[in-house]
Amino acid sequence: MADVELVGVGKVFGAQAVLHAIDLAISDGEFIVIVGPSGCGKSTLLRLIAGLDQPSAGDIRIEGRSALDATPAERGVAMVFQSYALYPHLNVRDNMAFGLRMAKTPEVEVRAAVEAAARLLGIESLLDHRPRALSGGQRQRVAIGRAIVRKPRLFLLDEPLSNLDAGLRVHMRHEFSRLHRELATTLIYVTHDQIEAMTLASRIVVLNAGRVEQIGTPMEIYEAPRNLFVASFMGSPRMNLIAGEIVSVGKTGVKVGLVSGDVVSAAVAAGEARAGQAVTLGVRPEALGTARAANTLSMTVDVVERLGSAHSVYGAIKGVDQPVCALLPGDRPAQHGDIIALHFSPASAYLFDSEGRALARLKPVTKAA
Ligand SMILES: Nc1ncnc2c1ncn2[C@@H]1O[C@H](COP(=O)(O)OP(=O)(O)OP(=O)(O)O)[C@@H](O)[C@H]1O
Repeated sequence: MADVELVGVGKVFGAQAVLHAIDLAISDGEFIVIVGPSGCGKSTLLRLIAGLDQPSAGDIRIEGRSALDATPAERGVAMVFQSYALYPHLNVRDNMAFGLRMAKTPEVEVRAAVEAAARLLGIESLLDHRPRALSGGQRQRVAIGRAIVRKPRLFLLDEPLSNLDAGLRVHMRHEFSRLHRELATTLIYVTHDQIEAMTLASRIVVLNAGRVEQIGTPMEIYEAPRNLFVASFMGSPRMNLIAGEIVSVGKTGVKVGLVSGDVVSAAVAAGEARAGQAVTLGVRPEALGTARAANTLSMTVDVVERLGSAHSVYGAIKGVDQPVCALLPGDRPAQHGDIIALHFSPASAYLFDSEGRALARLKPVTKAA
């Protein structure tokens, strides 16, 4: 177990600055998930923490001491890669034992550690198999087992589930939650899958173009995104965005005139907004419903996707370039060509200024209609 602190960490490859002054304090035992679009620097950040690469600026502290001069082994980190990187000619037992044997650990201890890890991961029956005889999920477990036996203080995982099919990903997500609970170790996990981030993290770090956009618990990131990037990156389907202008500012919120011609209310703090200000309204698909609420938008339905328990209904709203999405319950809530009224409460509306910064919302945020 370890706490980790990044102070002004930067990384430059040739002329390209990939990470810019990253500050991040991770407490002992946290499950940190780093999310962001492809190429934003997630893997680079993880490699710097692991000690596989050196930062161009700043410091990385593990348990209060700079780790810049320490090797990965001295840092007490174990890293699991997307590719698993198992030795094909060794069986599962020897793959898992490899690191300990390299460290000249007595063979009795190696056996005990491998067997305990195999039990924890439910792969005892596979110990004599070669990697090629295993499924993707089983290989992933072996790769994790190989890291666990070394009892790392810090566990680093780089997109560990991206090679697995959808069902196995869900199963392995649950396994990671359980492992984190049982190992009680600090875990830093990189993914571009925001469902993994929402379900696994104690805190999420949203990275964009080498900069931290926001750090917070999954619900903080979902309920109070700091800016348009975070708001539209986190949430599936994505938040709907509609341009508008503030018409009036009152004690209980503001009124916004939208490009569609509709006027809607948003529970945004009065001090934040002024009449005439250009804003972007954000409403999540799950906040749009057919039950009457204070705000209404009129949508011409284009595509309806069945999800089983609900439907994603995509359609056009006058003046809005992007299709708007509503998550609607029911057997068949609409079909192509229908014009439907979508309602949402002022409390579920977000507003962003022309720089993309979120305007503070009135507290408490009530549940969406
Ligand atoms: N060793 C390297 N030399 C030069 N450029 C590099 C090196 N490693 C990474 N980069 C560049 O740094 C940027 C960030 O890469 P990184 O792999 O950290 O992104 P990522 O967020 O993990 O992306 P993905 O989700 O696609 O894996 C990319 O533009 C990449 O081309």
